[in-house]
Amino acid sequence: MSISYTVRHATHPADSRNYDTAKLREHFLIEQLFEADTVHATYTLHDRLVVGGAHPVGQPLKLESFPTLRSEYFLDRREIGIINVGAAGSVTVDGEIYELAPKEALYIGKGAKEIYFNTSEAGKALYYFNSAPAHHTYPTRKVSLSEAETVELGALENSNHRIIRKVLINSVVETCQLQMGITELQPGSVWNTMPAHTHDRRMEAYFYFELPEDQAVCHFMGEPEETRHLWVKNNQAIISPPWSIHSGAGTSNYTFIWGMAGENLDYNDMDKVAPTDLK
Ligand SMILES: O=C[C@H](O)[C@@H](O)CC(=O)C(=O)O
Ligand SMILES: [Zn+2]
Repeated sequence: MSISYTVRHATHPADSRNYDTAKLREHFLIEQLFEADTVHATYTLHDRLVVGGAHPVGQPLKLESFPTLRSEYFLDRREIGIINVGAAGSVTVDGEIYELAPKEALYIGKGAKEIYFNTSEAGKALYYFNSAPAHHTYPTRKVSLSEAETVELGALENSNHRIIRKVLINSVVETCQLQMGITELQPGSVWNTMPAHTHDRRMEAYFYFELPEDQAVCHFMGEPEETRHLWVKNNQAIISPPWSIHSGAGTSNYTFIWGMAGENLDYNDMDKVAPTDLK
C-alpha cells in the first residue's frame, strides 16, 4: 500500500489546557505530508476531515482507501479537494486527466473510483488534499485561480496584508461540506487571520507552504481566553478544532491553505475576537 495513514481523536478544550509542547504537537500538528511515492493521510475525528499530501516521483500515485474508511474506494462516501502546491502536474479521475498548474484546485465528488496523482517532469508536483464525508455527488470540477472569489485584507501597517483566494467555496463550486482556499501573505506581512476567530460550526485545517526552509510560523490555537502556540515549518499542517482560534505569525511571509468541514458552508460565519481580548 502506498498510503501511510494515522488517526487523531478529537480533543476537548478543557483537556488541551493541560498539554505540554510535545502533546500539543502530537494532537494538532501534522509534521509530514510529503514523501516520495507515498500518499500521507491524517484522519481527524474533528468532522472526520482527512488531511493529506501526495508526492509522486517514479510513477503516478493512486489514492487508495485505508482500513479506517472501511470502503472499497477512498471516495465511496467522501468528497475531496486537491490543490497543487508544487510544480505543474495533473490528476486523473476515472480516466479523465485534469491538468493542475501551481495553486490550481480540483474538486472530486463522491463516488469517483480510480484517482491518480501524476508526476511532473522533475518529480516536483506536490498535491495537498482535504476530504470530508459526503452524502451527495456533486460534479468533479477543476477551479483555476482566476475563477476563485478573491479578497484583499489587512494592511502592511498591521503586518497582515494578504490576498485570500476562496477556491472551493459555494459561490464557485458545489460541495457537500468542504471549503478550501489559499491565503498569500504579502512581503513584509506576517500575521494571518487577525483578528482571530472561532467557528463552532466548522473545524479547520491550515497547511503552511511557500515558507523559506530556514524560517518558521508561530501558529496560535486554543480558546480565545486560553491560547497556546506551536512552531510550524514549511509544508506542515495544523488541525484546528471548532472551539479553537487559528492564527499565525511568521518570521517571513508565507502562503497557507485553509480547509473546513462541518455544519455549514457559510465562510463569513466567524466569531471574531479582538486582539486585545485574547489571553
Ligand atoms: O475561516 C476562515 C479561515 O480561517 C481563513 O480563510 C482565514 C484567512 O485565510 C485569513 O484571514 O488570513
Ligand atoms: Zn477560520
